[in-house]
Amino acid sequence: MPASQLAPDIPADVLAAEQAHLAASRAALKAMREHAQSLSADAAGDWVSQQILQSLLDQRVAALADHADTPLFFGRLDRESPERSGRESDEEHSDREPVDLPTTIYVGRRHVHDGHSKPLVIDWRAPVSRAFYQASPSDPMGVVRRRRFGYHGGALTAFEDEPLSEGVELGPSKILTDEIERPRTGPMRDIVATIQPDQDEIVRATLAQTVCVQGAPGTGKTAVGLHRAAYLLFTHRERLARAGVMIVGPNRAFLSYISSVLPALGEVKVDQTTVAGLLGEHAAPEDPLVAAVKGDARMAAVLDRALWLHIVKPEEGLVFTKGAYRYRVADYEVREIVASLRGTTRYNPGRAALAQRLAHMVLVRMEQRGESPDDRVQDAVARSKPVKQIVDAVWPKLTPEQVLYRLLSDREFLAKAAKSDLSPDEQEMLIWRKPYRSWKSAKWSAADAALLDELGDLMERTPSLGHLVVDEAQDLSEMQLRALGRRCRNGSATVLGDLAQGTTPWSTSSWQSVLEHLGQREGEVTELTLGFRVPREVLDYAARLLPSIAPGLAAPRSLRPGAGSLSVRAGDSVAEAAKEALAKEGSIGVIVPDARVAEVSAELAGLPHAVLDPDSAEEHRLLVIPATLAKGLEYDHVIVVEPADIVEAEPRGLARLYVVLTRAVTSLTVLHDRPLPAELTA
Ligand SMILES: Nc1ncnc2c1ncn2[C@@H]1O[C@H](COP(=O)(O)OP(=O)(O)OP(=O)(O)O)[C@@H](O)[C@H]1O
Repeated sequence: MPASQLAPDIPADVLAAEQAHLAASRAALKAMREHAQSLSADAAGDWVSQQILQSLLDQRVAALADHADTPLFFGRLDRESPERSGRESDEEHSDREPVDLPTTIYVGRRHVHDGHSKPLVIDWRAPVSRAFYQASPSDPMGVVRRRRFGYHGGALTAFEDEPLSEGVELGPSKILTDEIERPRTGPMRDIVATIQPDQDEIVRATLAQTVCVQGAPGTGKTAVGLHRAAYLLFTHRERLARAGVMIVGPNRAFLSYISSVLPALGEVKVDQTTVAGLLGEHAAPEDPLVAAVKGDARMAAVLDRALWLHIVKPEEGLVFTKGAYRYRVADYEVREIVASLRGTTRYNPGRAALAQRLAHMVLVRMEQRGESPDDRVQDAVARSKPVKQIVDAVWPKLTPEQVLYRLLSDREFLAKAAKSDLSPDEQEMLIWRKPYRSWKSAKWSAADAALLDELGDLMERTPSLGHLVVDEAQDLSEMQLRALGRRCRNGSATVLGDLAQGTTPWSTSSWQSVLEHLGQREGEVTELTLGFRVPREVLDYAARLLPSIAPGLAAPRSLRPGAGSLSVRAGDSVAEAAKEALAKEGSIGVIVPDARVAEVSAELAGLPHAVLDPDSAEEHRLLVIPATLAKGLEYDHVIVVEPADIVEAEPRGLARLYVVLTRAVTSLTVLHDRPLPAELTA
């Protein structure tokens, strides 16, 4: 039997049987949905419980929707013997009880069963589905035959068989290749039918395991991160529904591009945000060198000292008057309390504890005088004016902004806080050239946002999520990584990135260091090496930049040769190149130096197009994209305008050029009037 079998050789009866299984599965899903719709929230006792239950039922009904154009299942496994879809020993499996599984199972986007609880489709994330992605002739994992299905629209039109128990090498899968080659339109789609074995390893890593993935452009890092989130939510539904999962991406354009992947996988309760969205949308312009100092992890110790320097040595005791009596706490006693609290709590709880401890001392004095005050009296004393006055004087109420304002505007204070952690030159760099009138009118930069967040955490503990997926992590400063690390302090992370695509002043050159600042030292660094997006010819061209931007990295590999995909032209017009691309199938991205967006858009005036706008859901086949927004995105046809300008626009301009040259799925056209950067012609 041939390793693969495709139309027109497909036996009609086999295809008809598979189509019948699809029809039966669809009907069963419809019945499941109708059943969910028939459930009533009235059984819940009170109004609030009813609302909660109704919202859960609504979610369940929505999750059971059948999308006619999305394949309900995409694979089938014929196995040696039935087994139970039991819980994996170390995994808190989803909400279903183990069931007996038939020898033949269908793998799809979600679980579907008939009226007798017989599974018709098994969720791709279930343990038993793993073999669909991992089984091979050398390790069949109990699978005799793997069948992949091909769809046209929503109709099942083809299949392809891979015999796994005969020890025969498998040929290339046409269904898989077709899926990877499919032209891109609109937002990113899921890859659930074609996850590769090395990607699957990452997707299914256990919840406790932090994974860090280095991968060249288009190796599927983002796709893997999103599927891992979906896998973890399925496998640890209850725990993660409580603790939360969050995806952090580089910018809003990227978030909008990836926004439909998780909902398509049935996961709607995942926050997707940017670092700015998480830490505050501060964007005051800043010299990259200053930003680099602010992004350095040494700032953590400086901020810690800056905050605690606000504690003033108590010089006076407390006098609390009640009726005819005065109760005193001596100055040395106040000093002792402050000293015992300092360093043992966060700043704000410390303030509250100081008030309570002072009140407690007053209560002790009252008892010594024969009174018997209760806890309410202690609270009242803690809130009383004399206690508040002492607390405010000794342990003042502060906001992160007040502390940072003082640090960046007061040389002497900065020197005290910095000690030897920052050199005098670095301290001088940090001081604002033009100070603001007050902390309230200060304009903060993106780097300041991470400092404010650090101060916020020194004052009050930041709650931790269950799992964090951090994309384009090479671009984050050490202080930003610390901020993200706080948010997975009691959980784990999936860290994704490419050292060659670092474009910020603080881009990292080591994943070990990223993990360290994230507080996930035990995280495992792994690599994805095969590119699914960029044709080989284009990737080889872009890789000429690698010796200059990331000398340690090996040249990336591509799955697709893409002969004729690259065209480099001097003096050609962007409108002509765009017209050529419009005559072909698929999306078109014209990536230009940020400063030339308006000019290029004017040149394209005769062609319907839009300028990429992260805040607008409007879709256009032809888009003009500022180079700094292109990260993480992809287009079938990419036209890059004036590489030399892109390189010169920023300190890590060569890395930016590498990013924009690697956005193409089918063709890359490079247009230049100026000479190309030397690194590209070498
Ligand atoms: N196993 C796969 N099957 C089909 N398509 C895949 C697979 N893996 C990745 N892709 C596709 O390859 C393209 C690139 O994937 P993705 O954007 O996740 O790569 P990346 O490594 O994050 O790239 P970059 O570093 O450039 O941001 C996407 O269109 C994705 O859907």
